[in-house]
Amino acid sequence: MRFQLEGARIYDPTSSLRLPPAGPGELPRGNLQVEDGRIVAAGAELPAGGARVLDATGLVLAPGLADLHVHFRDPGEEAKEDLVSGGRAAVAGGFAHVVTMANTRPPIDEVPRLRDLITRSGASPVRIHPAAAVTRGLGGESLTEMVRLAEAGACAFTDDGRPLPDARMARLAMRYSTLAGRPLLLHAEDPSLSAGGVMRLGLAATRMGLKGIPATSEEVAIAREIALARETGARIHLQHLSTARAVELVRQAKEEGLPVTAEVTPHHLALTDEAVARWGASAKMNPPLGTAADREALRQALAQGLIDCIATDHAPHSREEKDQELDLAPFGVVGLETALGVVLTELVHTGLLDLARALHLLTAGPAAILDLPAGRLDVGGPADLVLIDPWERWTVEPERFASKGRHTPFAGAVLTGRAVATWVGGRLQAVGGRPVDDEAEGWRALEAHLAGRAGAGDPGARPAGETPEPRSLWRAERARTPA
Ligand SMILES: NC(=O)N[C@@H](CC(=O)O)C(=O)O
Ligand SMILES: [Zn+2]
Ligand SMILES: [Zn+2]
Repeated sequence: MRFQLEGARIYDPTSSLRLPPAGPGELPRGNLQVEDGRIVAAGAELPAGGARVLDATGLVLAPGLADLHVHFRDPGEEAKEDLVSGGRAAVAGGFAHVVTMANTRPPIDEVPRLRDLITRSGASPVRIHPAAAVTRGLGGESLTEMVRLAEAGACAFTDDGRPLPDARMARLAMRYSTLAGRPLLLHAEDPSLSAGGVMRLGLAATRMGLKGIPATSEEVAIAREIALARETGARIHLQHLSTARAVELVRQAKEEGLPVTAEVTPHHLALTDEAVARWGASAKMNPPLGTAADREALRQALAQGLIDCIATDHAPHSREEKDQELDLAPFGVVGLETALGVVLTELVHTGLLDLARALHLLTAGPAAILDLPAGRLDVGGPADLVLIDPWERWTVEPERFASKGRHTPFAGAVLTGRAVATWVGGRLQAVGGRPVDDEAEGWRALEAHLAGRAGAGDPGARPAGETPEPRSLWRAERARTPA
């Protein structure tokens, strides 16, 4: 199959395609041709030469998105999610790469389990990069064989779902992960402070009569991990940051030059603890949603380039479990199918981030942290692509999710911006936010979708009367570095 995407604005993080900028600092417009799963040519003027042509004017073409933090529950809890359903949710959301957490049942703590997971990942529509556990059985007592797990293909180590139990074990894990040459992904929580808590300790929790988790649970843990990283020199990545002071700790660590990176989730960027009163267990996750001041600090840190990537922490649970009372329901919400829409709606259309910066945080940013083969467009490289309509308005309907998980605090939200199509290795895997089962049918759906917007132009695709286009939307600004 040979096809050519024409007229899209192209986000090319490494400028490998050498497209001339459209205007000063703007995302360039161009054509991109794909054959046999690879990008074969790109240019401002590129003859189709018999390739199947798609008019993508008014849309944005980017490397397929990469998510460093998903829970696919496979093996062991496939009724919640499995490699295929999770992969379908990922491609529907525009993702071509995901890093799966190791807190499955059993956990990914031995080489044969990791090998089995890698073999079975071939059946998933998304590219799966498994992380392996730090401690056996996630028990926090003895380390896994990290060097052998890395050799067998673990891209990182994490006991996510639980923090490492004490500083001694965290320090040892840092020494061995350094030997193994792969970073640690750290869930920062102090259980002596968080135990029994349901949501963030504060006014909202008091009003609801629920036991709170103090912000210090995360802050104490992050301070510990940074101190140990300083001592050991280990590469650490801090997962799901949720408090303003955690952001300050990361800022200091980076100013010191420590090899520390951090992620933030769309829900922590969009919501506050007030959402729990409205959404109940659909807004219950770990770490819990914080205050408006926390949310603002996370947003500013993103805008300043302090936080390295946006990751979903897609954490599906069964309906029965999540429908229990708030204090019994498990922590975790799904996020793969809403992440791009929430980021565009909350962060780009509000003018906080320009589009290129937001896409960096979902592509090249995460790819660099784990050195994933993602987040770039190269002639000769794999055609892992997402075509985005930054102005498509759509309503979040969890019953239509490809994920088996249904719980999200964004249910019913009207979002602006969505993945129109996702290709993984040149294969069309999703159209219009839905996975593709039959590729020929998918192509027909995509052509119909694009024909429906024909003449929409660029950037007139914005519906008349909508919020004015932020001046920065098409700007291709380089990632800002913290002041
Ligand atoms: N985020 C969550 O609330 N839950 C995650 C675990 C985790 O990411 O810590 C899960 O596995 O369900
Ligand atoms: Zn976690
Ligand atoms: Zn997680």
